[in-house]
Amino acid sequence: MSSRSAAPTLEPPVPLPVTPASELATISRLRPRETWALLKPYWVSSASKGGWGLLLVIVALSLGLVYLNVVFTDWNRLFYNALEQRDFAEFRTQLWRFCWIAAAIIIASIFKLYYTMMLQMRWRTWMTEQFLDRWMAHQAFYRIEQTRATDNPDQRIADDLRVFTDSALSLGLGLLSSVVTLLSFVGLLWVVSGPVSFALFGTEITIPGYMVWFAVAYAVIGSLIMHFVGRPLIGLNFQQERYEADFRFMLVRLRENAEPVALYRGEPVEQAALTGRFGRIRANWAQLMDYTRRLTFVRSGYGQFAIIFPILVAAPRYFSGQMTLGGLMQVSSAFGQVQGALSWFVDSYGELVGWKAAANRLIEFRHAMESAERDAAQRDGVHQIAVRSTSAPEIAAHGLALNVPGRPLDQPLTEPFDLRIAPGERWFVSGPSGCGKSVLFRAMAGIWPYGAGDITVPDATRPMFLPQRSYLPVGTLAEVLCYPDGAAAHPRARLEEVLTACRLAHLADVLDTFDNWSLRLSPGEQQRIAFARAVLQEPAYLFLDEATSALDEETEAAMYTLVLERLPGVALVSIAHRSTVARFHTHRLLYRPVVPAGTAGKTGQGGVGAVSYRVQASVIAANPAADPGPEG
Ligand SMILES: Nc1ncnc2c1ncn2[C@@H]1O[C@H](COP(=O)(O)OP(=O)(O)OP(=O)(O)O)[C@@H](O)[C@H]1O
Repeated sequence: MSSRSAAPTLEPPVPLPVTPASELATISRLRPRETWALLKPYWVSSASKGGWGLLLVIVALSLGLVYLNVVFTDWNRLFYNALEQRDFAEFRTQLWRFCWIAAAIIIASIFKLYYTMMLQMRWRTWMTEQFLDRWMAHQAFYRIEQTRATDNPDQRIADDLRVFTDSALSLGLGLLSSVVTLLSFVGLLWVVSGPVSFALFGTEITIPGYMVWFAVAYAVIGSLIMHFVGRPLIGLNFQQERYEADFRFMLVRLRENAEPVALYRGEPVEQAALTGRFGRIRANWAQLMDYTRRLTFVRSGYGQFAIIFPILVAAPRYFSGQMTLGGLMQVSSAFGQVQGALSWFVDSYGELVGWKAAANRLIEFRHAMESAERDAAQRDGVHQIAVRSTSAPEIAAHGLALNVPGRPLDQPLTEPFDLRIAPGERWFVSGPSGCGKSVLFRAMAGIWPYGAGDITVPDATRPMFLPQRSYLPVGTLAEVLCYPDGAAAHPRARLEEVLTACRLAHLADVLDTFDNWSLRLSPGEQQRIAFARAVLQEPAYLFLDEATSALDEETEAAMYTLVLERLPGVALVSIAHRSTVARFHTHRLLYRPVVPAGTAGKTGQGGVGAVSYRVQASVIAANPAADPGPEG
């Protein structure tokens, strides 16, 4: 019998972290100007015409429902009077009246909900498109990941935008009904409460409609206390969203990497990490519970005291004989309506803080995207790599010093170097691991601003980059093959022919099969899919970053031969550790470490004595003697 340990529990191994008060205060800020800047754009955009139309219909339906409720209240009086007076004719009339009032309420409620949902989706669609545009433009999605400028952009686009638009509408419509109710009852309360007079420092003071002022004061004080007690909930909701998204992301990562984790027997580590992430959810939840308890205390106290408060306020007039019991009850009921309408803030506080948290997460996300846009716009070639397109046919780099985030500007990863890659040339890039070979490719692709110098690329050419693990979207194999173009970009016969040429003939029958191909295909097959893409797209410049690392030498040679046959004029730039690849190239780019004097051995990224690299270009075929070889 195996002696397996007891089933793992979700108890965290370390004390649960608690969000510090200072951080909570920062993320709970109200930011009214920026929130307005989030709310406004849709309603002033050209797309908002339909939205305004829907909003008007919804507002009309809401007002209609308030009116129907007033009619219904009146119906109650008439119907029960008819019953009391045993007036059958009136009873029948009121029954018919009930039918149409009820039908009108049902129809108005259904359409109000239906159109509200329609408007929510319109607004959300517009905002999602705006956010997606900005996230994709200037490759902000990539920069944000590189600099870790914000957490879980996916959650902000998928969830926060939904909460933001849905709650903005439901809160706005709730506010509107409260205002309408307030307007309907404030006049009545003013009249029935009458004036109150008292002497202050010998002066007789009279307050007309004094119950209205008491209702206002009661609601204002209640709202202020509510906000004072509940404000940290904005930050806690903010964090809760973040921790939930972190947890979900980790679960998805585990799913995506199920095989390597299973092979490593990494379950305990993964489970500990998941438990830790879940622990943060629990810790934050405990804080949320605490503040919600305080808030509920205030809200319940506020609601309960509101029952007795108008009677207490009106009692002096009642006991002095200025008011009848019926009058007292009427005042109390009108006060309840007015105070209820004024209590929109108190009643909606829970939804308001959730909405504000979503708004703050979106504001933060927008800042991150703006800073990515600024990064893209401000490439001055001094502290950032500037990439320009020119009419010259070659790719050229001038004074290019590659760097990485967090490393001092005056100690870049590579010393400045020049490079010129002409059409048809084939460059073999080699050097120690971590020297910045892939970083060079990223810089040439225009997605790596860290460093200095400038790069010019020929316009109207689309260089193609094949990394070690190419991106395979979830979809049909034809879509995977044609990515980033659509599946219809190439005729079916061509796809089959190219698959066969890339030694993937066995996949020709499943071109229409939908799957997560990155989990289904072997790494070697995935690399051949990448070669098939290159053959299909016929780029003028092809960059291969260890793109054959999963292939045997014979297949690797076959892939290079295929590319050179099918794309005879292509400029090829390959990063590879295997020297067998070198023979397909005409030039070499070699990285050599330059260790600062007196610091040999004390290497560390970005620290004192960090290794820099000197990048040297040489010709392989024309001058083999000058070729220093991979070991230098
Ligand atoms: N986003 C980043 N933030 C900080 N450092 C980074 C980042 N991306 C890369 N680096 C660092 O930059 C250095 C160069 O990375 P790069 O991927 O170019 O190495 P490489 O020469 O391609 O290595 P290998 O041969 O192992 O693939 C490495 O030390 C790496 O850790």
